[in-house]
Amino acid sequence: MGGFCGNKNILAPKKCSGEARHRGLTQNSAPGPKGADIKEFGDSESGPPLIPMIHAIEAGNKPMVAAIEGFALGGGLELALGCHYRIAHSKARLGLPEVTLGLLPAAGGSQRLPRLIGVPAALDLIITGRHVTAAEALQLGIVDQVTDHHTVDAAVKFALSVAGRPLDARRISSYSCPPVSGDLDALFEEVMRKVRRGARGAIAPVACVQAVRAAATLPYARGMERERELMATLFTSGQARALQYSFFAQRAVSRWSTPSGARWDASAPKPVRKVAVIGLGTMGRGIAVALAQAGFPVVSVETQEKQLTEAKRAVSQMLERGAKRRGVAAPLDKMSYSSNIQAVADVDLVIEAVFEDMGLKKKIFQQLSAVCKPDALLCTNTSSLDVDQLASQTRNPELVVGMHFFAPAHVMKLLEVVYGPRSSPQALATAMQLGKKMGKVSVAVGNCPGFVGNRMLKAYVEQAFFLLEEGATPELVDSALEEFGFSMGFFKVSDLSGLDVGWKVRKEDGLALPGVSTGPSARIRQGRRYSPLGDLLCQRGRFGQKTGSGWYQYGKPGGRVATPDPWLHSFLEEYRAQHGLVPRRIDPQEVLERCLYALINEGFRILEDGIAAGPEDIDCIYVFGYGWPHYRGGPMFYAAMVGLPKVLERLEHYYRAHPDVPDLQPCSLLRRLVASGSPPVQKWKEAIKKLHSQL
Ligand SMILES: CCCCCCCCCCCCC/C=C/C(=O)SCCNC(=O)CCNC(=O)[C@H](O)C(C)(C)COP(=O)(O)OP(=O)(O)OC[C@H]1O[C@@H](n2cnc3c(N)ncnc32)[C@H](O)[C@@H]1OP(=O)(O)O
Repeated sequence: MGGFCGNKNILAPKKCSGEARHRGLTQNSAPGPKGADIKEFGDSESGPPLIPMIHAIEAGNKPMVAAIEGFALGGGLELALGCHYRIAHSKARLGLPEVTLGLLPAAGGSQRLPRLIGVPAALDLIITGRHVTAAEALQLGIVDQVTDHHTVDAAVKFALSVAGRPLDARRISSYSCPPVSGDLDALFEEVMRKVRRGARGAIAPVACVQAVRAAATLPYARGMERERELMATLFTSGQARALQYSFFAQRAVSRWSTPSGARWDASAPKPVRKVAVIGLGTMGRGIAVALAQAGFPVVSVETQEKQLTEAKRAVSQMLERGAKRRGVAAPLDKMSYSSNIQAVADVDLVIEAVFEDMGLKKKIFQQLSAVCKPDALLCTNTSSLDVDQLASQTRNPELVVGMHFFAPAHVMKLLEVVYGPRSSPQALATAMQLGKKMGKVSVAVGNCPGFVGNRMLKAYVEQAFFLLEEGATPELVDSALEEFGFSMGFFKVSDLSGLDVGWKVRKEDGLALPGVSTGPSARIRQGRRYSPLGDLLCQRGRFGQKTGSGWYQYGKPGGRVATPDPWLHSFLEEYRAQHGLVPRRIDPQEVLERCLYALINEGFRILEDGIAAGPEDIDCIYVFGYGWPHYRGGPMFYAAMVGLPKVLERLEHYYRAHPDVPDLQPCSLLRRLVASGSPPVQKWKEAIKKLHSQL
């Protein structure tokens, strides 16, 4: 939907038939961006003449019928709301997604939609930015008619049928909002409370509520002034820039490339018709559900009979719940189960999701290699183990890749697709395409311990521990991170997922050694500073929520509400005294800088090593897999916003203070980017290529 010219920020359709123009119809089935061109939002040119144009259309004396095909989003829908009638094709989608870009519908959308469909329904669409189908739009009263036929023909017919009728009652700006049941102020207060809680610092959803409130309480002209004021604040905010960057970053990561020169546009994926999942623990169940929901027949293999019986019930329930939420039939018929690995003989792709144990995984890859079709792709859901070692157990190592899902796998949007040195471009392309079909943001990453996400997280977690040693409390660290926009700080997340998870990894890495958590060498491992605090808690059986205590107290095993724990505070005091550590006052800014800049620094190392192709890849991983606030774009975008010279200066400062912490030593890529003038984040890929070629 569009069909108007002379507006810099809105993309007009390539063709608008003479007849349609003559009759005042608008049509858009042209390919390309829908609504405003997001790339142009950053331009500071004067506002587009969209608002006067919509007013002129609405004030006109000829009936204006919007013919909506494809997408009518943002400015496209606002234009349609200025028309006197709207006809949509049954396949059309409509919405005001501005909030997802850090904005609000500022061409009258926030003022007209509530007047047309009522405050509660308009709030829902504007705050969430969700798209609706033509059928829902009809039900809500956004469109007047839905057609399965040629939309313009239907609109012409419709226009002829209403010709001559008075138009006053069709000008939405002249309406009052339909009355709400109950008290309007109470409704807005309740909505605002919910929005503020959910927004975690995002400003656009709050501004959207304020704009709709203006529609409900002010005359149209004053409401438009308020809409403009609110938009002006959002338009220039860092949040809008971050969200718009993220829109393109999500699309950029699908155009993957590897240091060896493999590329998305030169590698055709193999067809995948049937998939197997090995291991039906928490991850395996989620992966099987996500595959079935994406329409793939799935054979799930679990050798332990008890686990298999439990998993069948759990998977069916997950599928039924998901189907209910989406108003579709549960794809139970897509699932089949077996306790015998021979059941995977006819699948095109296997995802192994057994316990994180290299010995066990190697055995499974040997079995898979013997049982599967020779051209079947063998994928592992490992979160940190060496994909190449697993590939070496198979006949065709080029067909092995990692597919690292995040828990719960049927909910979380992120998928790290890990290519080893021997993975073929076709195997990578196939896993990337499967991820896309499953609705995931799939990011191709190289093979190294922890891949991208967990490798960076290690540096962040280490700083959180060190801060406790130096005088902070879990509450102080968590509140600084939550204030930044994470839904939970590190210590609460750790209690939720279980302290034993990290303990097991540290033991495997040879860090958490029995008997060395006390004594003079307790705080040095493998030649660098180490904090055994997590190990000490685990040794006392404090695994977090499941045992009723961890970094916080939960009242009982399985408790969910974290309360500060006096025992933990005394334990920290004793620990510091025992190790001669003099506690100091730590402020939230130091918490943020130490945790986030250490993580960002590792991100630069990852870019330097070619493990991630660009900052967009890292940012998508953090936004979609690790709860990085979306409106902050991701860690690398955030670093660019803070300013690379400042990040460098602070890392240098902290490294001087903690020379035994190599993670704080600024990475050479960061130094070189600063020396080359700190290019904007969108130019880093190019700059890195250039810097590499100069080495
Ligand atoms: C200084 C103060 C001033 C105050 C001023 C106040 C007054 C202001 C006046 C009001 C101005 C109003 C401006 C209007 C605003 C809007 O319209 S906001 C809404 C913008 N549109 C969107 O948010 C839609 C975004 N697009 C999508 O969600 C999806 O693309 C889709 C439409 C659902 C289609 O999805 P799919 O089929 O999966 O295709 P994609 O891969 O996503 O996209 C294909 C390529 O097109 C590119 N693209 C899509 N939309 C846009 C866009 N709006 N702008 C730019 N580019 C877009 C996308 O990036 C893909 O390109 P490639 O990556 O190159 O393949």
